[in-house]
Formats: sequence, C-alpha cells, structure tokens
Amino acid sequence: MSDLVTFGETMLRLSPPGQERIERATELEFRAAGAESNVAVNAGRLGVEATWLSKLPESPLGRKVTATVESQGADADVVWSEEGRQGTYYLEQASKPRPTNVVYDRANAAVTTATADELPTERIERADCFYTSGITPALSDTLEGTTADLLELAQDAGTTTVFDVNYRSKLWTPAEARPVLESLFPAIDVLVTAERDARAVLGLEGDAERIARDLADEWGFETVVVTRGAAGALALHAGDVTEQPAIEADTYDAVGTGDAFVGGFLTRRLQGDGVPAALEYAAAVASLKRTIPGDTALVTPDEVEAVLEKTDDGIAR
Ligand SMILES: O=C(O)C(=O)C[C@H](O)[C@H](O)CO
Repeated sequence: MSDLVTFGETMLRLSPPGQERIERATELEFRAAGAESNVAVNAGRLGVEATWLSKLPESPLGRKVTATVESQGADADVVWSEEGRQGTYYLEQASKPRPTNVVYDRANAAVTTATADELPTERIERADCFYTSGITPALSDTLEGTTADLLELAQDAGTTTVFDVNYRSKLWTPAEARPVLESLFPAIDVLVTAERDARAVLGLEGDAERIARDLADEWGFETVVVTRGAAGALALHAGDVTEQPAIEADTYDAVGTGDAFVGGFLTRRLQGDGVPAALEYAAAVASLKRTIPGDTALVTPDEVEAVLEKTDDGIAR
C-alpha cells in the first residue's frame, strides 16, 4: 500500500549546461522530469511511501524515465506501450532579464492514450492520497477523461484527492483550460493553485485570501493552497487562514519548486501534521529545491529540519 499515488507524464529533460543558449549548445544534461513524478519523488525522499503511475514507450528512453524516478525515492508503476513516443523537453536556464525557456517535444507521447482501465487503479483506491495536476488533462482528450475518471474513483474510495492547477500556457489557453479544470473540481479535496493562475485562468480577483475563500465557497474544497512565489503561500482549511512566507534561497535551478512545495506539504499532512506546520515544511523543501540542479528536491528530512531550525551556518564540516 502506498500513502501517496500520483499520475501524469514524465518527460526527458534536456538542458545545456549553465545558462548556455540552446542554439549554441554542444552538450545537453539528460534528466527525467514531470510534475507528478517530481511530487512522488519529493515525498518519497521525505518518508512517504510514494508511487508514480504512467504509461511509457517500451524503449530505452522510457526505461531511462522509470530508472530515474525509482533511483530518487519513488516507486514507478508503469504501463509499457508498443506505440507512442517518449515526451521530451528542452530547458534553457536563464537569469533576469532573460526568462528561463522551455521547448516541448511531447506530441503523441505514449501517456496521451492512457485510460483508467489499463492503469493499476487499485493502487489509487488503497492509497491515502492521490495527486495529479492540470498538466495531465491538457495533454489529450483521452487524458482529460482519464484525469476525471481517476479523481472520481479515488474520491469514491475515500482517497484524498489533491490537484495542482499547474497551468502551462504552451499546452492550452486559459479559455480552453478553465472549463476543463472546473469540470474536475467537484472530485478534488485539496486544490493548489498559483495566485497568478487563479487570476489568469480561473478568472478570480482580490487578494490571495479572497481567492482561496471564493474557491472553497464555490467548489467545497477541504483545503485551498495559494502559492505566491517570493511572497510565500496562503492556505485556507476548515475556515482558518494560514500565511507562510517564502524561505529565502540562492537559486541555482528554480524548475520544480512548486512540486517540492507540494511534496513537502503532502509529506507532513500524511504524517499527521496540521496545515500550518505542513506549509512551513513545504516552504523549507521548496527553498532547498532551488539550490539543487534537476527537477526534484534531493534532500533528507534532516536537511529540511536544519532549514526550519536555521541551524546551518552554510558549511557542513
Ligand atoms: O511542464 C511540464 O509538463 C512538466 O512537467 C515539466 C516540468 O519539469 C515541471 O512542470 C516542473 O514542475
């Protein structure tokens, strides 16, 4: 039995070293990355039994993805496919004023044909928590249906459903995304959204607390977490609002910060903490992630505690 099961696409992540431009690069770092496997890995490293579900091509590229996920701390339970591609993205890291840029090459990925029937859904039904994100229904009409099916069967089984809006403008427009996301909301217990996505995609207004209250009132979420980048995060749970400042980090690689935050938050919720303590832990995991290359927070629980206790003077000797 897993405490946490996630479902979604994991791509190969190819990035020039440092901040080199893609068009001039002569070498690429070769990693695997995807929001839902990131969350599983992050929680798995911190003591949760975490399993990532997906569908991958039966090829060395697909096996590279499962090997990466499994070597980092989560279990991978994958449907192997004779058809469909391994999605890839190219990541060009940058610093201000140049934005970090992502170029997707993920059309016709094997996962875009995944249906609930072929996935090990009993693992979701037996789990404490099921997580997926708004990236998944954006990938194909089939995955839009599968996302709905998985959230509903999880909810019917009493598994807590957690969903991060994770809007990706290179996959769909706000006008396309909003009705699909809202059709999923009735089956979601815990909603995570960036404040900017709540405004731009869900059409909400006001400050983060107003946004959280409007979402909870309209859709009946048990918990709403609004992430605000450098301004931290705010959660609304059982009518109570908690604000959590971001913990400062010298950023080396910001990709995956949101997934580190969710992984940390779910770890502590699954381990029995209340929302305020889980939010603080999430902020610490997210800040650590920003110091580490790759999409995941490869940290230990002790390292997170050291950030929370501010016991680290910057040199471990
Ligand atoms: O954009 C996506 O679909 C990804 O999953 C790629 C990134 O690695 C992920 O978003 C980081 O959260």
